[in-house]
Amino acid sequence: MTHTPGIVITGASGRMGQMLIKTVLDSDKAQLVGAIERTGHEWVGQDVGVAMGGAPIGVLVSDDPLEAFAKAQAVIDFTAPKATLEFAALAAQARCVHVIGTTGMSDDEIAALEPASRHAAIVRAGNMSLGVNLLVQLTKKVAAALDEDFDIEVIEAHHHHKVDAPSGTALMLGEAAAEGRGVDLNDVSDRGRDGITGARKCGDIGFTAIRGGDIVGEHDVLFAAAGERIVLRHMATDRAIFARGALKAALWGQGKAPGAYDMLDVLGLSEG
Ligand SMILES: NC(=O)C1=CN([C@@H]2O[C@H](COP(=O)(O)OP(=O)(O)OC[C@H]3O[C@@H](n4cnc5c(N)ncnc54)[C@H](OP(=O)(O)O)[C@@H]3O)[C@@H](O)[C@H]2O)C=CC1
Ligand SMILES: O=C(O)C1=N[C@H](C(=O)O)C[C@H](O)C1
Repeated sequence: MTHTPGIVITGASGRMGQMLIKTVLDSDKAQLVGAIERTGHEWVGQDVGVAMGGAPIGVLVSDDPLEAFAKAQAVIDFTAPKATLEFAALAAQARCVHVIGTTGMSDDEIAALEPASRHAAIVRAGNMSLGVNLLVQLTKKVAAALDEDFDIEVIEAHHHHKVDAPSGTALMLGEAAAEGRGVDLNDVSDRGRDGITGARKCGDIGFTAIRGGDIVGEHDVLFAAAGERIVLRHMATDRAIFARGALKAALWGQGKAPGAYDMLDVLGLSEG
């Protein structure tokens, strides 16, 4: 008999929350066993199918994450940094795989996930799509092949609701470029240019964030030298790519030892 993992979605009413719920409901490899919203949210107590404007599916939106996690094998969490830290402690307590798509986490917040990762598998990535994770590896290779005559710039564009910048994806790409070049991103990162900035410093990795309309997510890594430019580009046109990646991570994490993993592990793209 095969076991179908039970999945809880946090931030159920959010853009990604709703996409994740649809993705899990459409899958025959997993079942939706819980949907979480914060206390006081109008969805709490409603059938999640009805709250999303469709037919009832027999899962009520709850504001009690621990109770929901205790009945599940995985939690998929695309919310906000503070909420994600709270969910990590509860998912660890329930020994659930915790898939984290939340971006905008500070270094301290990421470090604070470590105790939870001693009790449960955590898969965290600023972008869960196959295309972006391939682009990460390509970026590392191109950066390793080029010298500092090529200025590296990461340009990202997102919808006007997005609250963090640079995007999690842009930071993944910047990290990959820095790793390819053999430098620490913290030493070369150039963010938020404004005013008399002075000339660009050779070796820096620059970041630019565009916000507007309903752009799902676009990322360019530009390598610009005298006389030529290389652009590596990913364009997301449908949030389903992130939800599919997150579900894949939740399934991949079943039976994995406690620890911190990323989408390169899930997709088999890690290089040793
Ligand atoms: N890794 C990836 O592949 C991707 C990552 N993302 C990231 O996912 C996150 C969510 O994005 P998106 O769905 O567009 O955002 P939304 O604002 O649409 O949804 C966020 C959800 O999280 C809930 N939430 C926020 N704070 C808390 C809290 N403290 N306690 C409980 N629930 C909370 C919100 O509830 P409420 O409305 O009540 O505040 C809302 O339901 C962002 O960080 C985004 O960057 C997005 C796409 C892909
Ligand atoms: O907030 C979003 O929408 C997205 N966030 C992620 C990020 O910060 O990179 C991934 C994707 O680009 C959409």
